[in-house]
Amino acid sequence: MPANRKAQRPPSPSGGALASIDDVGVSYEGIITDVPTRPTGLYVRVRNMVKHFNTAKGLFRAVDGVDVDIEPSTIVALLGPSGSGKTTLLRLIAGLEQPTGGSIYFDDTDATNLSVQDRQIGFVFQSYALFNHKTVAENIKFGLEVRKLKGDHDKRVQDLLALVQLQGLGDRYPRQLSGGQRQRIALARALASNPRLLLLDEPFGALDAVVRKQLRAGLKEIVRSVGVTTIIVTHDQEEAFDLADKVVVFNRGLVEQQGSPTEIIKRPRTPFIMKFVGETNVVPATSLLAKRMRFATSKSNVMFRPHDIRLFKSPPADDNGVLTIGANVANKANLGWIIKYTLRFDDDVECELQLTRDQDEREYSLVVGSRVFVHVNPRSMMGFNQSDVDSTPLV
Ligand SMILES: Nc1ncnc2c1ncn2[C@@H]1O[C@H](COP(=O)(O)OP(=O)(O)OP(=O)(O)O)[C@@H](O)[C@H]1O
Repeated sequence: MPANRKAQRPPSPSGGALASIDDVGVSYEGIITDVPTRPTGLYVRVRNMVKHFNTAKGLFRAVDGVDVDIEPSTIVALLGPSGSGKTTLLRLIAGLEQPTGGSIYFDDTDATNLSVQDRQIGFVFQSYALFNHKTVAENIKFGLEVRKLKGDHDKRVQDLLALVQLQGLGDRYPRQLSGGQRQRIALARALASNPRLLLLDEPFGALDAVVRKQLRAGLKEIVRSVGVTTIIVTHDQEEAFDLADKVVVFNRGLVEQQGSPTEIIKRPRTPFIMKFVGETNVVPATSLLAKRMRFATSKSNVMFRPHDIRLFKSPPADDNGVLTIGANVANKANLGWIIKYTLRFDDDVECELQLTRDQDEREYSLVVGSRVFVHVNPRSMMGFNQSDVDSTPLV
């Protein structure tokens, strides 16, 4: 099918055409309050998506067979190491790349070959991409004009400025705004045409930590009130887990795991996820600790979360399933609210334990050189080989 051919909409179960933004009309009454005509977000389904690039070194498998479901009006974060394929998938969904194979559905429409314009998507990228010679109001209006939308554009601009809490700044030029304000204007422009899908590629990447946090809270509120389905690419785990209803973790062009933030954090399915998300201790499978905890694995290494360590000042009298092994406190690092201990076992293998300062003062207050006893539930341990956690892009 040619790239710019409009996909045919299948009939709805009732026989009529499926409703879209065109059918319900664009609201000029303010996108928060105008509930009856507010379109719900798109349902995006990605099936067996493949994107290979020809490079001097050979075929580069940037996306290598990916299935993702993005429920209407939810926020989905694409997370993963550099080069894992996040941005390529976002660009495929946007129509900025042609897939090597696979399909993308927007609701019940096969959108794989729709042109960028026909996808009716709002974009925000890391580089602000505002027009420096246009005022803030003119920048936002551009989002309306490019879609040739009719109606009271001035009122719409005021509504959008209110939405991103930058009322009164319509006459300024981008150079007269802070980085965070510019990103909010970029968001207002992306939302100007009432898109049903919003794509954000590292939108806060260039901003400092405090501004990022503020913008995150604002973004969450805005996309919830507008109801737009939102996909955000980020390197930042905190950002992904804080913002998203669903986190999709990429590695080497594949999805390692997708699920709610809680699922990903509490039930990591693969060694890669265990290592990539959150803190881990790594010890050899032949170490005294792994053997004493009776953790059996054919893999060469074992990992577990620092907070899965149970610490005793003396061995429990009745060890009734709570097997312990002795270790010396090798180091104590004071990190403000957190105390980080390094524990060294008798085979010189080390692991780290983090406690809150309160917890440490209440229960432990260990001194360097003292002897402690450690238990780690083998069910919270995971065996792995180095290749299982490799994130080098595949060529
Ligand atoms: N046009 C292209 N030609 C060749 N290789 C490409 C092209 N676009 C992307 N790639 C390669 O595909 C891989 C995946 O890139 P992508 O930008 O999707 O990764 P990413 O996960 O978003 O990484 P980052 O977080 O660093 O942006 C990278 O190794 C990149 O070099």
